[in-house]
Amino acid sequence: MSIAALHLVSTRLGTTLALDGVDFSIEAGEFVALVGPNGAGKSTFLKVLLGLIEPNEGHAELGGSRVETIAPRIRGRMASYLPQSRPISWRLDVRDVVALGRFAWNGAPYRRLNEGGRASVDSALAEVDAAHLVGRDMAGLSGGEAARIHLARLIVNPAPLLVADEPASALDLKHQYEALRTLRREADRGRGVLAAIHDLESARRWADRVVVLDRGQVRADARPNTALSPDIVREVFGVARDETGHYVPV
Ligand SMILES: Nc1ncnc2c1ncn2[C@@H]1O[C@H](COP(=O)(O)OP(=O)(O)OP(=O)(O)O)[C@@H](O)[C@H]1O
Repeated sequence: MSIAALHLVSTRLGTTLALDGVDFSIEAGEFVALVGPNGAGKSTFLKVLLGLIEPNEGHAELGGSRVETIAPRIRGRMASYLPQSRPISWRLDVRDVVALGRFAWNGAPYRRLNEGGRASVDSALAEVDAAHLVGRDMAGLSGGEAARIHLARLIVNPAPLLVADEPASALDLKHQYEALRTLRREADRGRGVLAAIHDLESARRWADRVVVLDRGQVRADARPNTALSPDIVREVFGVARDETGHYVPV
């Protein structure tokens, strides 16, 4: 059974048809990369799936139930979400930011978690190479350090589905690799992972399946090498590989 799905979803935002007849589902243990040019509808896709935007047509499901019928706290236990925009504008220790990922389960800051809760926060911080940032104020971190704390916040939630909007943005090459490897590992442990990713080669390398969105429509939904064929990449992204293997505009 799918752990999340969109059924013929269309969504209008202002004058834009951000999603246009989208069908999608994801299974436990699958890592699905969602790719598409700027404005293709990726963030909208993720938000509709999580019930954060109500579609004009069609519906979203989590765990087989229509998402709008699921109480927010229960939704928070069914899916963990890393949004594209992650403002934290108050003083907060990095452990408390990560503990927010367990809010739907524990509803408490780090110091009020039980031993198991604290251990899971600390192990998520270690997983993203951020154990050395414990005790730091979130507001004082670099962009890439903060991005890793948010990734820890995503994975510390034991929900069966992880939804990440550009999890590798702001990260240096080593940490990009490690962030995607972390998501791969979570899928291998049995969670569903859905991540909007700009880097096509990362999508190809780490995902089981790639969904290509183009102006709100699913252009491809297949194994990475099929979904990211040279023809599709050229038509959707307007790029092709040059003789050195780099993507260049066509
Ligand atoms: N609140 C809004 N009001 C009007 N239009 C919106 C709104 N939010 C998004 N849009 C439009 O909907 C389309 C899809 O936006 P969305 O953020 O889903 O794209 P995206 O694929 O995530 O883009 P990016 O790669 O740039 O993050 C875009 O054309 C965008 O301008």
